[in-house]
Amino acid sequence: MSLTFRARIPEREVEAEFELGQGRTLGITGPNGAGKSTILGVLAGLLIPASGRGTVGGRVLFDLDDAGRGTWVPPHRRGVTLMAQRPLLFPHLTVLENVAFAPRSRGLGRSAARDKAMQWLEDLSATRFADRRPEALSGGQAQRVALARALAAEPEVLLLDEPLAPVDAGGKTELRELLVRVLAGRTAVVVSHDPQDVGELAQEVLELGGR
Ligand SMILES: Nc1ncnc2c1ncn2[C@@H]1O[C@H](COP(=O)(O)OP(=O)(O)OP(=O)(O)O)[C@@H](O)[C@H]1O
Repeated sequence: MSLTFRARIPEREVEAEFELGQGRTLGITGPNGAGKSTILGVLAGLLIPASGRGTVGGRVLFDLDDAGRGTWVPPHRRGVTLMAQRPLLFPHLTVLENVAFAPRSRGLGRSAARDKAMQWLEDLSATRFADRRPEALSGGQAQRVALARALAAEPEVLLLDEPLAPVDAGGKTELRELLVRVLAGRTAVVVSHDPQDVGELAQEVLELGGR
């Protein structure tokens, strides 16, 4: 799905605009505090902008005039999934249950949701962690599981906030290759302060200035 975005968040001194074609990845880069995570928050519906408009495949996510009046669709009805900077896995659930959570909340039965979760874990070479709790995963392993969970939600747009940050140098190459494969043909926005990551993962770049 194609994506359009224009928003003003004055309390954070953030203002941005972009368009992204179907199946393409936008990389957002810029220094600390430039507003990268804020833009993802607005797209995911975690943050209400003062004004602006966002659409996915022509469907409105938010459309707010200068007085802040208009349409604002809540996060769970956007078809947009955010993989946050920290994996934020549910600590009391196993890896498999974490990944099965999204299909379950979309109404799939317990065993169908587990099958779907297992398929995503397989796709990301993470089946061996299925029965573990998140606390028993390394940073890179947790990131892989968080990615499986985001994909299991079958989003129309995938948002990734610094996906390579919690991984050490050795794991970075592997996770980067995995991300390149996952992002191929998918409409996605990836935030990173690392130009190399943006260059390898994204076809389009939005560079935010610092203040
Ligand atoms: N929860 C919050 N409440 C209020 N202001 C915030 C909050 N989070 C961020 N900000 C402010 O909003 C502005 C944009 O921050 P944001 O986190 O979007 O930047 P970023 O480019 O993602 O930075 P980083 O690379 O450090 O993650 C900054 O001035 C920041 O101080």
